[in-house]
Amino acid sequence: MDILKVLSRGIKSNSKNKPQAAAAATQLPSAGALPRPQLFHDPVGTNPRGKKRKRRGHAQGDETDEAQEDEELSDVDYFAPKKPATNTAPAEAEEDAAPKKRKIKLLDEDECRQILRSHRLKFTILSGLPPAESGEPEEEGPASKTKKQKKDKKSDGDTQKKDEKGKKDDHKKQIFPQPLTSFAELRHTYDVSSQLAANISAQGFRVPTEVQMGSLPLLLRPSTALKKAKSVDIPGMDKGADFLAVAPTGSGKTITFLIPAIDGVLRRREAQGRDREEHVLEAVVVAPTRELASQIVNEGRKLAIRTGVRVVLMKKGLRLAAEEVKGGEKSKDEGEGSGSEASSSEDEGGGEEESEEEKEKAGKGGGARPLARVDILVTTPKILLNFLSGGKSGPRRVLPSVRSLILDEADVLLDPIFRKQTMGIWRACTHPDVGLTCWSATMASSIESLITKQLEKRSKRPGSTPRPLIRLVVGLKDTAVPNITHKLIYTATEPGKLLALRQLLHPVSSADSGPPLRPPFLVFTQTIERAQALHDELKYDIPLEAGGSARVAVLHSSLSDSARSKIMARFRGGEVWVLITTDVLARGVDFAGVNGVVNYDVPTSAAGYVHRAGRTGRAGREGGVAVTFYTKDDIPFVKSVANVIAASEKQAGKGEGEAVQKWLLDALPKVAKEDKRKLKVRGVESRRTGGRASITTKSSWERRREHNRLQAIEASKRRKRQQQKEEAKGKKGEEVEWGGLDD
Ligand SMILES: Nc1ncnc2c1ncn2[C@@H]1O[C@H](COP(=O)(O)OP(=O)(O)OP(=O)(O)O)[C@@H](O)[C@H]1O
Repeated sequence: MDILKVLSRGIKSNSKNKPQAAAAATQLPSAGALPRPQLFHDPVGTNPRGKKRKRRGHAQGDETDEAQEDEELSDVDYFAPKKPATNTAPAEAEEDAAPKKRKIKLLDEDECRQILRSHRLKFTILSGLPPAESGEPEEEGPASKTKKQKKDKKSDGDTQKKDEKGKKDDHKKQIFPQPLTSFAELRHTYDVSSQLAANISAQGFRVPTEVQMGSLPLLLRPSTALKKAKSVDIPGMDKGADFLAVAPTGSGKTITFLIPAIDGVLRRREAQGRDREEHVLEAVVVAPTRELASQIVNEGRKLAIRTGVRVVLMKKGLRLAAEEVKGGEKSKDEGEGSGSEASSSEDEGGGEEESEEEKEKAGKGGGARPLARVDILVTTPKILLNFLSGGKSGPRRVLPSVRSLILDEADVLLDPIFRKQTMGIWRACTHPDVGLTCWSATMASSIESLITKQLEKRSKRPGSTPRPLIRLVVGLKDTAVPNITHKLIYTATEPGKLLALRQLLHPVSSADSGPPLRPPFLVFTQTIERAQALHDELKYDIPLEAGGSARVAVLHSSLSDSARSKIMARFRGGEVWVLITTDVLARGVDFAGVNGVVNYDVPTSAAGYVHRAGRTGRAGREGGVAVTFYTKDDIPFVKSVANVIAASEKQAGKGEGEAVQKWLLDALPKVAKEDKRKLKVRGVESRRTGGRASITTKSSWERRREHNRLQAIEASKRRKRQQQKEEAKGKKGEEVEWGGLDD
């Protein structure tokens, strides 16, 4: 069934448009074609491996190659999980991978530099360089400059000299490690286990994305990755580095942190001569929402097939092999969290409900339960911190066996909403060599400074080995997906927004060159109340023949765990076409076939926009659309969103002002820092207070009239009731009197 046909009420079929529409449909994310996942490939110099390449999306020249490549790309089902590249079972694939083990010649530093630049990968050492190399004052790291130092720097007259020096220092702090140019190198050059290599290959990934290209060599074998890097000598690098990656949404960061985590477990198991059945908790992955945590577990399990590595989701009542801290003080952080709907933390910032099943299990002698067999634990912050703090009466615990702490969506995990919980977990990872890796599509410099300072503090602890902190930025920092179309739509009033959304669903005018939105898509609102109200409004918009109200669903943090999982499964399965939600689904969640994102309510920060918009156009898929509505209430805040859109378009090489006209960008007011902060925490105030009432197609005049009508009906009913009462009383009185007569 053609979803579009069913949804496009009132449009006469136009045979002329058919081929065009069909062609457009095949380019949509939901068409399921395996994408070419690299976003950037600039023609910088010559390719050292001697192959001619072209920049994706701006290809010039060899069309036939591309056509051939297109043909090779097999179709995948709508929303279906990725098929293996071949039909080889993992075991067979292992055989394939094993005999190919051969060493590849490493690239020299210049060659690395060219490839990295062409893919817009920039590595910077944020801390850990000897003072002379880092260009920083000896006693302070880059993030810990005092206010006075900053002031002194500003007031220095010779700014040009300073700039030149700055550039030189910046250059010094850059590194050019080996890029991963194909997944086969993981086995050949970086020596990952044959089974892990086979599992990666079985996922059907053909080319590494930029973030994989840059991060995997450095995280897997830092000494190999930097063998040819002559320009910087980084002390402690042989122990590995702490790592911070800022890469576009949907660029495959999940497997980028999971592969080194699984590889680390396998290596240590081999080095320590441990049995496959012996599990030691070595890595903890923290993610802000349970949807994202479960997704990471699924990805991890696919990569860990037949390796014996157990990837487990943290649940209440799970007993981890932790060490009890005698006389340890309870952390003040326990149970803190805001639960603001305006941030993606709305989910886990508050408490977690214990399911009946879990309560029952816990009741049956929780203490006697065997230790969970876990190598890699995936968790939301609060649930793990609750375990570590020992609940109300238990002892405080630490996790000394953990060697790797991974913060997915690190900027939100270290934002004040989650900060204390995340820091509590970090403190509990007491191994002196514990490594930290942080991942997100957005990273405020305040968060970077926080990470740098914390790492500096930790490196001063007795027994700990100093490690450098390396940052990788892919493309421009903090910009939205460059491979999708952004639309900013103004409607004067709130009811106008609903009409505009309906028009996107059912374009009625022939002037529409086709609907910009094809299901499936996500609709984001600011609050749970508004998500529910919008759901009530839209649920009958899909004709019965097309599935009716079952096609529209709502998901937010007030729903039970099982209800949330069911809705996720129905959306992934293609049963739900329009999923209305809050920021709970804004980060990390991967629906490969989502064609569009509607910001029914403007996101409350630029980062919020990046993450929401990034739910479409995953893994480089083209054809996704992000539509953002704004009303006059949003005008003070829409500038940051407009700026992100403009930067994304620039990054994508599109003409100026395709989604946001220059005059609009100039005219939109700048927002004071304090207002930005407030907006991030609370959202647009009128939507908190107006909430549900403002989601309706009726104008305020109509609403007032309707209100008056209802009031009049209510008053008339009241009067009638009153009259009936009085009549009844009267009757009673009469009856009494009559009773008297009866006597
Ligand atoms: N090399 C690759 N080739 C093709 N697809 C890939 C590749 N690597 C990852 N993917 C797929 O890309 C999609 C997005 O990956 P992932 O969810 O890890 O993105 P992300 O960078 O974490 O995004 P976000 O910032 O939104 O959390 C997933 O479906 C994943 O399976």
